[in-house]
Amino acid sequence: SNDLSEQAAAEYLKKLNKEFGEKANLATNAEWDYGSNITPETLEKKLNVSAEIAKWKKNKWVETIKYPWKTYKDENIKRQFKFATILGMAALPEDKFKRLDEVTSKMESIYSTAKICDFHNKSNCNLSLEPEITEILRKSRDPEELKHIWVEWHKASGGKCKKLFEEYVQISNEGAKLNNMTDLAELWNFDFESDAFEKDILELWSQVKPLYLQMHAYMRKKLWDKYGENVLSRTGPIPAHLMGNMWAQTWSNLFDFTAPYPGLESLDVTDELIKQNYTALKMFKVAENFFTSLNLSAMPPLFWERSIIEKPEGKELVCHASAWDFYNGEDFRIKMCTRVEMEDLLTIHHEMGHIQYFLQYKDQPYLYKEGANSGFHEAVGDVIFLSAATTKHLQRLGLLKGQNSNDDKQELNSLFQRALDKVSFLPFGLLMDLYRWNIFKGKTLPATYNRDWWLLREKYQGVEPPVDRTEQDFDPAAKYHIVASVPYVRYFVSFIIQFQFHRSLCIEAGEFDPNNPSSKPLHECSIYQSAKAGNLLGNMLKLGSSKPWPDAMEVLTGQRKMDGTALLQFFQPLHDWLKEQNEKTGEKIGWEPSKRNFG
Ligand SMILES: C=C(C[SeH])C(=O)N1CCC[C@H]1C(=O)O
Ligand SMILES: [Zn+2]
Repeated sequence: SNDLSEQAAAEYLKKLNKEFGEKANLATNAEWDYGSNITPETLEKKLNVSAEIAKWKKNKWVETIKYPWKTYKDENIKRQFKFATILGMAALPEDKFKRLDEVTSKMESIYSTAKICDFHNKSNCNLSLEPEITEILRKSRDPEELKHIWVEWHKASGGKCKKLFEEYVQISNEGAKLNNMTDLAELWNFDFESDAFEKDILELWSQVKPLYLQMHAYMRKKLWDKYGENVLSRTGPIPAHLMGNMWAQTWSNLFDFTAPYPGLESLDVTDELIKQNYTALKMFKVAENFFTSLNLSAMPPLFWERSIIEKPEGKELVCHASAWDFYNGEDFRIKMCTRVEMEDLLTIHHEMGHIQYFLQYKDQPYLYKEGANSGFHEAVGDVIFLSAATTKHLQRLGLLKGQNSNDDKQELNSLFQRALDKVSFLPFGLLMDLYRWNIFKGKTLPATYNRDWWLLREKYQGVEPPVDRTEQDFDPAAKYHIVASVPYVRYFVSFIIQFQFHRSLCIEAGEFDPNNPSSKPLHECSIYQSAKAGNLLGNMLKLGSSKPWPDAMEVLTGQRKMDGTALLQFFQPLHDWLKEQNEKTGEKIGWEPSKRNFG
């Protein structure tokens, strides 16, 4: 119709949201069928469905932009048009769209099906990232074995994706320009609705960097004590293969020999989970119980019927954990190759946080079925786990006996364990997209893809490769989000704001009082069974992306800005202890330049 009035536009949006939801359901089903069973047939189906829908979107877009939406009065209508007029990669010509989809799918399947040979048994070359390689990195304390696993994985995954990645950058930057964006970085950061976003992010990093440097110096000393000068220098960057994680992004697997008080009952409850015959399902039920204790939603029937929570036999699938909204108000799933370990108990809470957000905003129009920004979506489950991982709650679950009730020491160990999860992650969460933004902006070119990666890893994370690198290597693509084209600064944002959310929910639950110095410290707070806290969180989640994220944050915390202060307050006792400890041992804070060749 040629009636472009605000009333007509409102009607148009109702229809558009309904149609978008139906198409999104089709696309999600095709993506699920491929992600849970990687075959040429499921790939073909996925590529065809997504090409069809891209064509449909483009035709819709031509109609949508006819409406003079910027002149309308209603903020809600204007906001929905603002989202509906961003076409994304569907703006590309059909053949380029299809090629981009092929290239990204090919990189994701190389990553998801990559196998390497075992260090001890050279004839066993069937080790996948999950569970085999992840398990070895978690448990092995043999630097030679760790080096082998690191080098082989980076060859089998990243090394095979360099050409594909160059093509991916080329086409997707073209797609961004067709959206009137300068480059893909601008399109990726669109949902943060801020023209100072990169500056704000670097400001947050400068707030928390001193704490990271103390953790880094302390961990390097512990690694040096254990492995000696031949494996790592006491004053240089830390070799990346020693951290218990393929990307050195979280260090919780090193708890046993790095905790401030190693002799106490271990807070890594993995052994207890196994002893108590926990299954993946039981871990999921424990996580669900935390959400329902807050008067939030239980997982719906289809969740339990259709989720994949253990790695199936006899087929290839994308094991990287993910949460799925099928946009029909009843079908929500997690796909995860769960291992019975504490690390996966965190990931289960993380993924279930996504599902909870889907459930809370399921009555919003399609265009608002998103997080307030993508960092909010990554924070929900982690906020819950900050409570679930307290000694108080682990004891309540019977996973901690609390034998040696030397509380102060045990509480410091607990805070240290949280820092191994959270503080260690901060520079990695930042550099993953600093690296890609530079590529999309043309500041990093293919000739120095690998060198520039390691320069950032050294500068922000203080890690170095265990062996020299060349430009035949392409180490960034050894990380899922790089090959699957998933933006990453959302996790850095999440690791900052989740402490703002946790602090506000603890106050709401009466578990923390910032004005009462004798109140329990923030890191000992658990909001378990607080319907008050749950209602406050639910009120924010229900908004979806219907309001700019500062409004959503204000609903929950009374603040309108991301702010590292809550994280620093949470870790204050540990920060003080680390400074004292590093002074005692005369640690150098920071690191000398790496002696490795970066490519
Ligand atoms: C668990 C997920 C799926 Se949204 C994930 O990718 N995360 C969660 C924390 C950081 C990041 C990673 O694994 O690198
Ligand atoms: Zn997530």
